Amino acid sequence: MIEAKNITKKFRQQTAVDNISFNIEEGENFVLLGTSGCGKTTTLKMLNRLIEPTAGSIYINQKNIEEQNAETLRRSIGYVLQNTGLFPHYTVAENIAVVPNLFKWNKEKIRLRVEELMRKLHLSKEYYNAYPNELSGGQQQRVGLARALAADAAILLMDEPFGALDPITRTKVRTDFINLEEFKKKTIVLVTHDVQEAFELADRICLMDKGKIIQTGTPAELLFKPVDSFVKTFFDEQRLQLEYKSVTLQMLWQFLKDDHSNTSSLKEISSQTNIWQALEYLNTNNDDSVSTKNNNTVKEINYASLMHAFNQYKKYN
Ligand SMILES: Nc1ncnc2c1ncn2[C@@H]1O[C@H](COP(=O)(O)OP(=O)(O)OP(=O)(O)O)[C@@H](O)[C@H]1O
Repeated sequence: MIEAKNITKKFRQQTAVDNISFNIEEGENFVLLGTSGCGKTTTLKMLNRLIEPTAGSIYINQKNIEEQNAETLRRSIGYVLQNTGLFPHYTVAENIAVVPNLFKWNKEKIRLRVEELMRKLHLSKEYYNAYPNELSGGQQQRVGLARALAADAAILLMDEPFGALDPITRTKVRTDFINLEEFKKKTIVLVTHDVQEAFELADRICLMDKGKIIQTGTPAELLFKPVDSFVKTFFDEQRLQLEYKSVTLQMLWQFLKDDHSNTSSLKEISSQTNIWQALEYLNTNNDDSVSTKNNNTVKEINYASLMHAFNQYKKYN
């Protein structure tokens, strides 16, 4: 759906993005990760022509974006800015309605869409006519997300969308966002320097350093098959937690013991659950065991079987 071919961006003598290429599939969550200044935002902004590449081409649905009108292109792609970028003199409803207004939707359709998104993003109706400075940082971020989703674009670009928030609010807004049906169906390119966030949101992570892509892959590939010591070291500090977040029960299947005891009385969790979530589930529900199903086979999961399977998985990856 999105293809970047050998794109480079130079600002005077400085090369911010250095001959990178990637492909993003429809419906994929693609996360640009890396330390400050490595070229993530510049890469993102080239996808909607807020920045023009010095060399290389970008194709969306096989069309070279250089040949499209930049305004039209931008309207067809949702964009969440760093620090929300809300218009201070527009109300919440007016901010959310910016793109539908440009598309000249009728007033009733816009009102219904704004109300729907405010409901989905847990923004109370009383803020409909409020101005951004009357809202908390978390609420402003929610308005920024609603604005980017308003016209239901198939592609959403997100630049540190939860960046300016305290850790608790950040987790809350992010969790609400992940649970939206829109999150599941859109093609999303998201910039972050937060490793945990990348692992929660990404189907694939593109790890950058000094304008170059060092490795692109699933979270598990980056952790278990790093291409070099930079990738390995990048995740070392939080390695165990990240490993738990990147490995699902399904990935452990062959290492989970076959259990022929009666699993029918156990609560069932999805085989797409990752180890981190499964441990949290066992902890918070005070259950010793749960069951999980994959292709008509059922296995019992408890702390010991989970750890055993995880250690086996690591041995073979
Ligand atoms: N408009 C500009 N003019 C000159 N240099 C720029 C401009 N925009 C970005 N740069 C430089 O390009 C490099 C990459 O910047 P970019 O914002 O893409 O990095 P980033 O990885 O998104 O960093 P951060 O996480 O801090 O936003 C940096 O060295 C930055 O100073």
